[in-house]
Amino acid sequence: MNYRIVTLPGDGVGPEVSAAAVEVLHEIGRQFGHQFQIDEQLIGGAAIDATGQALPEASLEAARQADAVLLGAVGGPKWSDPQAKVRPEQGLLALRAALQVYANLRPLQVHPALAELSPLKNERLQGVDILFVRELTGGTYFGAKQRGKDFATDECRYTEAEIERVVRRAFELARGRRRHLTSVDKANVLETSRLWRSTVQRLAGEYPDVVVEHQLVDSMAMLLLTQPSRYDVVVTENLFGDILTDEAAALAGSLGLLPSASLGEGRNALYEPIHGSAPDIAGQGIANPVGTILSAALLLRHSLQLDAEASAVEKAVDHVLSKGPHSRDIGGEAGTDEVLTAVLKALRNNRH
Ligand SMILES: NC(=O)C1=CN([C@@H]2O[C@H](COP(=O)(O)OP(=O)(O)OC[C@H]3O[C@@H](n4cnc5c(N)ncnc54)[C@H](O)[C@@H]3O)[C@@H](O)[C@H]2O)C=CC1
Ligand SMILES: CC(C)CC(=O)C(=O)O
Ligand SMILES: [Mg+2]
Repeated sequence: MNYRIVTLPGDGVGPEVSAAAVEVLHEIGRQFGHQFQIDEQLIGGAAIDATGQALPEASLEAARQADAVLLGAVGGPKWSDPQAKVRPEQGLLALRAALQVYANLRPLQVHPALAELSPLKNERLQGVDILFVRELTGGTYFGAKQRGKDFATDECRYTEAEIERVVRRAFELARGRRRHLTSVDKANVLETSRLWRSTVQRLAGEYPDVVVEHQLVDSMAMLLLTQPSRYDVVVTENLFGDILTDEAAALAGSLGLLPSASLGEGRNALYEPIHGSAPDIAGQGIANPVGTILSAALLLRHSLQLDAEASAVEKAVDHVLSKGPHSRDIGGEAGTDEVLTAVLKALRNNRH
């Protein structure tokens, strides 16, 4: 089959890790007889420099037409002036909103070979297997913003329909897993969280086979570190999900390991690692490409329905995490290219 993939490399390490993921897609194409036609488009700071806009119309149009979209990361000090009129992150938010990819799936497992990298004791990491479902197109990131002379506001707004669609996804996903759903909110303080909680409670009646638990976000931040293996599917709003998943990445050993799939209705989807543009290591060829390569695996599975191909990528990554080489963020010395080469080799050795 022929597939058209739009890549949005973006800024910092974004181009480095997305180039690695594209190589993996081409290797999968060779092995399984597919053609992946790559259409690289601008987003973020790179797009601002070239066009003045963080998400040029051409990039959005290409993303809409593509079979799937793979993004690197956006942002960096060059575009971070608080007075800046246009910011790279606006491009990513605009893309998520335009595609209405409201359910951001962030799976987290702890690879046994990396357990010692975690700040937690090894025994606490046994059996950790969490699927975060982060609401991605509502809440504080998209609310009205106001800046006065000596004040600023960011509105947090959710409609019941916005909550319902993402919570339903989370219930459905829990049904395919261990049938346990933790909903995270701040219902003791926030009105949006009270609407969130009552919506979850109403929907729970339709999913009697799923055990539902509610946690306040502050205690959830603690519980993720003290009892991480207790959680199966965790659903939460945009801002809480952003913060909790970076925290949870520490359990796995590095932010550079975690992939994500952002899903909307129908074909609308976007795949990206959960990390940012990592300006502190950009341009050095040392970024960990695993989070982006695993995002490409999610792309194969969710957008192209290529399950065997996705599993082949995951198996190859698993092999490299077991045997090395490891990039620096996970205690090794390998550069991005060495990790990529090892993943490609593992793919070839596991031919289907
Ligand atoms: N989806 C996106 O495009 C995101 C963009 N950002 C943007 O990225 C820029 C930098 O933000 P930070 O707070 O520094 O977060 P970050 O996620 O870029 O980096 C945090 C830490 O993790 C490390 N790290 C991240 N990815 C890595 C990888 N693949 N391999 C090895 N180490 C890795 C970095 O070196 C850094 O020490 C900001 O402009 C921010 O707005 C932040 C998060 C998400
Ligand atoms: C808009 C992004 C920079 C937010 C973020 O950190 C993320 O999506 O993980
Ligand atoms: Mg984040």
